[in-house]
Amino acid sequence: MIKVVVAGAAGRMGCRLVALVRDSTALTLAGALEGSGHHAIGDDAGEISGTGRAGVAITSDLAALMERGEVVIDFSAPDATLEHFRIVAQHRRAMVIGTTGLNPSQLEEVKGLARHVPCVLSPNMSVGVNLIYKVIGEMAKTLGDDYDIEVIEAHHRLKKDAPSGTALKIAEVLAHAVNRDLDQVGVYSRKGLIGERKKQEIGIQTIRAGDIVGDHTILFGGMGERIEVTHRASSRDTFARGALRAARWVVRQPPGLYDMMDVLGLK
Ligand SMILES: NC(=O)C1=CN([C@@H]2O[C@H](COP(=O)(O)OP(=O)(O)OC[C@H]3O[C@@H](n4cnc5c(N)ncnc54)[C@H](OP(=O)(O)O)[C@@H]3O)[C@@H](O)[C@H]2O)C=CC1
Ligand SMILES: O=C(O)C1=N[C@H](C(=O)O)C[C@H](O)C1
Repeated sequence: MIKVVVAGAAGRMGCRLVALVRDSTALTLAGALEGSGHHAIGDDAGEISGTGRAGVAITSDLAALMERGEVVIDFSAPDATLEHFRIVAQHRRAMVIGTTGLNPSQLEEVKGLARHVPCVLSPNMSVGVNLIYKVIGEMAKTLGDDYDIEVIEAHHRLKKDAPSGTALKIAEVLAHAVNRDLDQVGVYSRKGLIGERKKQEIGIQTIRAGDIVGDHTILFGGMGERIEVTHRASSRDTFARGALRAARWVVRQPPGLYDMMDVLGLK
């Protein structure tokens, strides 16, 4: 059994990760982490996840958990994730990062730490979204400059980062496919007398409402037709199952930075 530590264990994703690790025949829950001062510190991780007593108390001391954990699955917040990854790297364990909203210098640090230990970093661990990355590049290349590209994402009202990590990744895949620099052509929402749309623009639009788990649409708009590719997550378990799959995979890999397409064999 692979010994898993869940970081952000009392959060929306953390609770589902704890629940699914407990259901797994390949993984076992070795630890559960929250930030110091969190109201759930000392509580049982299973009770917090709604799945009954697990015998694993939520703690804020990751270094102590590293004695028994082989892989940390982290869906918390950018600063916390970096702090956790430094400890994981010191102890030569493996890491799965689902947290989004990391800034460029945090991403650089993740790359550096992954030179010492294996790490899967992915803004979306669902099979569906990773398959979409594969097909939209081809679509954009084939449709060419006559089709305007817009990415629309919708999430629940409690989400903190925008646009979603997935929308940014989708926009990067599209920009790469059509040889554009996203820093130059990305347009993040519109307002005012902005003039006609430029051909090269890649629009990235954000919606926040209610309890939407996570929707992403790629819209190719032409004259007389449009094509829309949409992924809708209806349960966080799709992300959690992907993260568990990544944990089983990453413990067998040499040091390096990987993503979900590596895990799923889609490259
Ligand atoms: N890659 C993917 O497939 C997916 C990625 N995500 C991403 O995962 C992240 C978490 O999402 P979600 O579960 O909805 O968010 P939540 O806010 O529900 O959960 C995050 C948890 O992490 C906790 N946390 C904050 N700081 C620390 C720390 N220092 N140590 C340990 N835990 C800490 C938070 O505590 P507190 O409440 O006190 O802040 C909270 O309990 C987001 O970045 C989100 O975008 C989400 C779904 C899928
Ligand atoms: O915060 C969320 O909930 C989600 N975040 C991820 C992102 O930012 O891309 C993925 C998913 O859609 C849910």
